[in-house]
Amino acid sequence: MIQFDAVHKRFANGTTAVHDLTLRMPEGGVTVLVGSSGCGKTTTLRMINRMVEPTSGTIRVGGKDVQQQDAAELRRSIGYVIQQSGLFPHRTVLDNIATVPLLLGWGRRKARAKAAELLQTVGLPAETGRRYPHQLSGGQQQRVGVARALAADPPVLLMDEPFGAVDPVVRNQLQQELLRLQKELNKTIVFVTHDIDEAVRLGDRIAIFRTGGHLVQCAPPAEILARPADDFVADFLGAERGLKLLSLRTLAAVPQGPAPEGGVWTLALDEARRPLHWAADDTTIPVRPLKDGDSLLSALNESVASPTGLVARVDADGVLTGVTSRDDIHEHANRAQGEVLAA
Ligand SMILES: Nc1ncnc2c1ncn2[C@@H]1O[C@H](COP(=O)(O)OP(=O)(O)OP(=O)(O)O)[C@@H](O)[C@H]1O
Repeated sequence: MIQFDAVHKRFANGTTAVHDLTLRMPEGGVTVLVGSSGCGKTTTLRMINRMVEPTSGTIRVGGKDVQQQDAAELRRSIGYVIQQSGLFPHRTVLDNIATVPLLLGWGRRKARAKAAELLQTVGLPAETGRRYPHQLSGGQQQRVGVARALAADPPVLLMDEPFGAVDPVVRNQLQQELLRLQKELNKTIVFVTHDIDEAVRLGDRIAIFRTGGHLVQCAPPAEILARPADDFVADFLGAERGLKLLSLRTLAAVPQGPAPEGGVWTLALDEARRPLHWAADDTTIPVRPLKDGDSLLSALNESVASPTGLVARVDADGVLTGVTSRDDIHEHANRAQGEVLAA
């Protein structure tokens, strides 16, 4: 657990970056800090590893006051990933990843072996270890940044807009990878972003800040989306707040029935009963079959795109299990909304 108690940060030029912040960041969870530019997210993050010192208040990591610890030692025990990866340009990828283990006195062989293992963990081929950072794409560099932060197996990971500089497709992949890694590693992660969709996707809790370093609301994504604390939060979440809430719910509990037969549109299947397309006379329309783990938002989208309003459902092998109607999806979406509001 990371615990902020009445933390205040005023820089020498008089700017108050963080104002009376009291916040708990649960162990093994991802806490995302969001808010408009200059609202104090990075300052908050950097006070955890003492790259910035608070003016007053206390910050504890795992129950220990960070002010009472040696700053260099503290930093080596906390992983840190930034937007431009921050890799050393004249060191190979493997040596970049091995930086902290070497500082901790692991010895070159052990540090490199760990680095090679981490390359695989973050989804990079072994040969990239011999390259230099400029010989990698932006997305690959960010993966190396994550591997480097994980090298000494720190319980806490600070991530400051780590995926801010890559294109949306790569960003999406990196987010999925982080979620996969987090399931295995269970780190306490503090993640800064401008992007509310990224926050909703990655966060167990989202902390929303307003200019002047004021924390406005901190809660799980579903609660923030269903019950924004005030107009500022509602505006920040944007006009698609309701749809974002649907992105957090899966299709699993929505009923399905048999595919229609004999109507204008039929669902064409291959010999293994995998959906091919919707077909009517000489017209076909693409179908995007969904699995139980897909979101209600994807289901709603697919039902609108489908000529029948029906969503084709498949199992893990892509074989048809049934279809779900737009009405059933709507009803389930309303129920989900009601549950969050009643909680
Ligand atoms: N070293 C510094 N000296 C003086 N003012 C600073 C310093 N670092 C940050 N600030 C100011 O403190 C406020 C908060 O900055 P911070 O970088 O924490 O915000 P942020 O929410 O992370 O912004 P962004 O999203 O743009 O990165 C801003 O007004 C910024 O200009």
